Formats: sequence, C-alpha cells, structure tokens
Amino acid sequence: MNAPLSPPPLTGSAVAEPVLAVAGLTRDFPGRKVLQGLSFTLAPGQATALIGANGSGKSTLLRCLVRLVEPSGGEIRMLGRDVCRLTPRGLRRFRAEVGIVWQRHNLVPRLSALSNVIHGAQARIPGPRTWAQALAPAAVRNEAMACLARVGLADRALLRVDNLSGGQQQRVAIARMLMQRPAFILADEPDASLDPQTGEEVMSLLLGLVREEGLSLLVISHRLEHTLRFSDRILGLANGRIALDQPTRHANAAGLRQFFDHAEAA
Ligand SMILES: Nc1ncnc2c1ncn2[C@@H]1O[C@H](COP(=O)(O)OP(=O)(O)OP(=O)(O)O)[C@@H](O)[C@H]1O
Repeated sequence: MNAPLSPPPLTGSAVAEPVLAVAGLTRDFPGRKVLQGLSFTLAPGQATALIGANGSGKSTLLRCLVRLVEPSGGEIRMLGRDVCRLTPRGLRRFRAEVGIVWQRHNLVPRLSALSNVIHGAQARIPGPRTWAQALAPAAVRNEAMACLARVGLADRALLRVDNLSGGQQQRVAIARMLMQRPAFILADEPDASLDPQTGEEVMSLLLGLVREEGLSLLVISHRLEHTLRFSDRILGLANGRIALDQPTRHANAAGLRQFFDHAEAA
C-alpha cells in the first residue's frame, strides 16, 4: 500500500484555523511533573509525528488532548472546541469526532471485522440497532464496508477478527475509527507490535488518510524511519516541553538521534 508522500501545499493550511492549539499545558503525577507548560499549534490536513524518549510524556499528552487524562493546567483548543471547559455531554460528542488509534486496538475478538467496524458508528448513531452486523441499517453496513475497503480488507469483512493477523486487526481498528467520520486522528504507536513491513503499511495507510481525505494526524512512533517517511512535521518532547519542532523535509535520522541523546543527557 503506497501512500503519496508529497506534502500538502502550504497555501490554505498556512492560513486556516489550527485544528489544534495547545497553550501552557501541564500535567502532574504524584512526585513528577510530566508536562511542564507545553505549547504548539497544528494546521489542518497535516501529519505530525510526536517523538521523545521513553517516559517523556507522549502518551500523557495525547490522552490529555481528549481528557482521558485530565490536564493539571493550560488550554486546549481542538476542532473549534475549548476542550478543558467541555461539559460531560460536550466531551462525549467531541470525543466522537476524534479518531484514536492505539497500539492495542481493543477489537471484540469473537465478532466479525464488519461488526467491529459498525461499532465505530455507535457514538454518531446511538441505539442497539447499530451494534450487530445483521441488524445494522443498510446505510451503516454499506459505510462500514466502504471503510473496510478503504483499509484494503473488504474481502475479510465476515471473518472473525481473532482469525486475522495483527496487521489486519490494526487495519480493522482504523476502519472502525473511520466510521466515526473523524476530522482529526490521534495515533499512539500504531506501528508498535507489528513486523516492520506491516507497521510500514499501517503508517502509510494513516498518511494516505491525511493526503487523500484531508484528515489531520498526530502520531507517536518510536521508529525514526517511520517518523521521517510518514509525517510533514516532527515535534519532540523533552523535559515536559516541546524541545524540537521541525518540518520533516528538513529532518534526518542523525539529527533526530542527536535530539534523543541531548534529551537523555538533560
Ligand atoms: N496514571 C499515572 N500515574 C502516575 N504516573 C504516570 C501515570 N501515567 C503516566 N505516568 C508517568 O508519566 C511519565 C510519562 O509517561 P508516558 O506514558 O506519557 O510516556 P511516553 O513518552 O508515552 O513513554 P513511552 O515512550 O515509554 O510509551 C512516566 O514517568 C510515567 O510513569
């Protein structure tokens, strides 16, 4: 699966309202200040890679953005919402618009790929009828099939997901996420626990969604070669702040390794 790798034109995205604006974000855990007042903005329609040493706070940052971890302080504006001030109901609606891809995909193993993907519509179309493949309205089923086709798995739709490979399961999870019709995707190491080739296919698929569907992506990856191949911009987290912010076309592996060396020495 080859995603086109040319970056989007700068006109348009340079003037558009940011899809995400973070200002002075902090998060403390007992005895440790993990995020220490970090600020950045993301233009829409771009793939941004988030890198940093183990324990630097990448997952905490991603979770704070949708308040799966509550920020200790600061401001988050995403998709036009003041995230920190959303009511519980507003937060549920907001989360339905953000597609999240985890390293562990939490599919229902005994259900078919199609049923799992149909579940992605749940937040959008509430009600038990959307749950089961056979009972879902035809429009929902058709959309789920289109999402499976988008990730290259239309021919596996009726197989139980526990009969699929790890890479195929990750693609089913991405199809389920697409059923939410998200404008923004957060991905926390979607290429971890996959073999190199499969991890590359998953990253390529995510970049394809940015290039072809105009979605915005913030993705954590520990694989530097993926960071360099599948992003437009690289943000590096160290000491609780953004310590590197670089267009990917100006980055190289040696420079990124140097960033890690400095971050560890600091
Ligand atoms: N619920 C929690 N309670 C206490 N400490 C936590 C909690 N969640 C995370 N931490 C701590 O916050 C720090 C940052 O963790 P986080 O998982 O965000 O880092 P990361 O950069 O994603 O790491 P990795 O690359 O290893 O996945 C770590 O020291 C971790 O132990």
